[in-house]
Amino acid sequence: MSRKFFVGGNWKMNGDKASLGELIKTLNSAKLDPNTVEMTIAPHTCVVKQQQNKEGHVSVIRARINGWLTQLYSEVVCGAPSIYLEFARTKLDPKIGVAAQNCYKVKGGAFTGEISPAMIKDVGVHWVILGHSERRWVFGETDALIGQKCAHALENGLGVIACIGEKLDEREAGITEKVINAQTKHFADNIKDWSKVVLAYEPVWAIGTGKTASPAQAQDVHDKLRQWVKANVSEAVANSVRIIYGGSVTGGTCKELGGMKDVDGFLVGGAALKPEFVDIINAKQ
Ligand SMILES: O=C(CO)COP(=O)(O)O
Repeated sequence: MSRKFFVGGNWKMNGDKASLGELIKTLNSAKLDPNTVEMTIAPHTCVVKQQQNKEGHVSVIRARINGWLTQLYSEVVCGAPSIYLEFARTKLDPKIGVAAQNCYKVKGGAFTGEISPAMIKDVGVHWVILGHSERRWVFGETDALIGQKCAHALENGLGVIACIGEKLDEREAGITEKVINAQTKHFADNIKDWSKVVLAYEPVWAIGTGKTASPAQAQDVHDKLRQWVKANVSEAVANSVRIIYGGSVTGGTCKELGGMKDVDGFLVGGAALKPEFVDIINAKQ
């Protein structure tokens, strides 16, 4: 089954209107393979590579139904600090999505400092990142709380980028799979509709350290995750859910990682603030 490549940029607590505005200009003007169009000729999705001659006539140079070319377009979503969500949504080209980096588990009330999915949607934003390791390990969010947030976000129509990942001592102790499965179960128990969920495997030891997981390490965990989803959710969900990798992804490492069978995209931190993010978006072309 073909899964649309998904590239998330997590800006974390970085930038200001000036620098994010510059980044947004770069993203809006980036060449995201404009010659490729996707059209639906029921019941198939057909991807067509076209070329235009000097007279403006368009001809099809390559086309394929449900095959390799369907990967040419990536879904791109930028995770902005909450104070800049509306700024990002207003300035970014509509073909690029925006995500909040967190949200709370209820619609509203006396929860100083929090934002709700209803507020996120109110400013035109449709995604939220939940369970990021910085929320878990800097701010002490538990699996249970993250699960409740996930259920509430989905019920309120947001897409969820659900983050999981082991710490270095857990990898060294050989319990990566156990840790990842337990974190995924807390999400899964709170997900009714998987079509709006992207699973992000982000090994904590690879985040912001410059130590990317090797393509083989990433593939190994992604494969095991897909098997877990198959056994505990369904085969259909296992085949369709995007499992993306995060942790020191750069323009230099993205192609090899993105070539792995079960790596369906990335969640990018540092490099998402630089023009090389465009190379990462296009890693699959
Ligand atoms: O945490 C990350 C994305 O959510 C990854 O961050 P880096 O790409 O900076 O390692």
